[in-house]
Amino acid sequence: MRGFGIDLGTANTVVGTPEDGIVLNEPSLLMVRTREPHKALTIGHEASDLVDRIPSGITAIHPIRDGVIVDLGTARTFVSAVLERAAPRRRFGTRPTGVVAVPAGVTPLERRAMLEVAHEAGLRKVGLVPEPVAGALGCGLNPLEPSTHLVVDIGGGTSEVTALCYGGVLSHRSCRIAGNDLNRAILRYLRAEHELVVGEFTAERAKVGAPETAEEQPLVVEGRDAATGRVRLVTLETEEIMDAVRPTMTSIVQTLSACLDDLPARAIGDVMAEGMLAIGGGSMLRGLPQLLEEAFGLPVKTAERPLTCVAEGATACMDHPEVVAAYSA
Ligand SMILES: Nc1ncnc2c1ncn2[C@@H]1O[C@H](COP(=O)(O)OP(=O)(O)OP(=O)(O)O)[C@@H](O)[C@H]1O
Repeated sequence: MRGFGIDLGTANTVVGTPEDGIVLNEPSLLMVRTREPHKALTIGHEASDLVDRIPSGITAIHPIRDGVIVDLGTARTFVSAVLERAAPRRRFGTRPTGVVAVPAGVTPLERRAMLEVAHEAGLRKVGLVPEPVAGALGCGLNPLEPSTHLVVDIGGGTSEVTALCYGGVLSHRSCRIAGNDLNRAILRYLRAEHELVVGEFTAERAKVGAPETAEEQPLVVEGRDAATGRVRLVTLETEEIMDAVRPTMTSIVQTLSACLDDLPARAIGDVMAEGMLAIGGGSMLRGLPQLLEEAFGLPVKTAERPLTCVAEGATACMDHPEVVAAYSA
């Protein structure tokens, strides 16, 4: 095995290898014993299954916040456990290489933290590539050609839009409002309109599970009555969920659309012809492509695999080191 392409996200971590494609796609969550914070008990789906029923003495940690590392120790523990799970029978003595995707707006300090963690977790020769570049590559676009690609990425903790051309960034905007904030908006809505108290996990299930058509079963959410504390069920219409998240979605899209102000006219011509590419789990939210089209005045194409295209692109970078070199300058 040569190495890994890694997308360490606020909500999900996705890992690929050139030989096997995507080998891990799990929530970015780490469970540790409170007394031994740097020893992983479990990660990913198994850790998220424990949420809302975590026994005392065990702590849940989100090792990535808003797309970047906040604590070196826990991030190292998490990445080591991720690599172990991604390739459990790795031969010792052959340290794999890695290409890690990072937000386009990452600071030099955040880049150094990511490199340090990746090296300490057992990778040698680590390259960093901006997420929109990896996402574009993962969707079959060429980020080195002399034509502009506009990529919008709505993740769990960050939303970004980046215009790429010929190995460089023409324009970029980001905000730290994304999928997690949409969950919180649903949570507040349920409390205000239905007097129902739910956790973020339930709010996320309502967001992701909103029926697409009137023929589908309506969505039923379970929570506690705000007054009595008793368990209660509420049937939610899709329109209600859309109403709950619309103000947050609108504010994300408006912040990002300012990216067009910095684009030269010819670059706008390119993106008018090609359309903008929407990636990240948030791009699957109903109504988002229409909102983006209205705010940017451009056609929008949602990636075929919005949740994994960044890791696919980071993996592809192992065969295209010229992409990493161009965009790390
Ligand atoms: N079908 C769906 N509809 C709406 N939102 C969705 C859907 N599926 C996943 N999401 C949301 O996508 C977000 C996760 O997306 P993604 O995995 O791209 O983010 P991330 O890379 O972990 O985060 P970041 O890029 O901010 O670090 C979560 O907020 C999740 O609720």
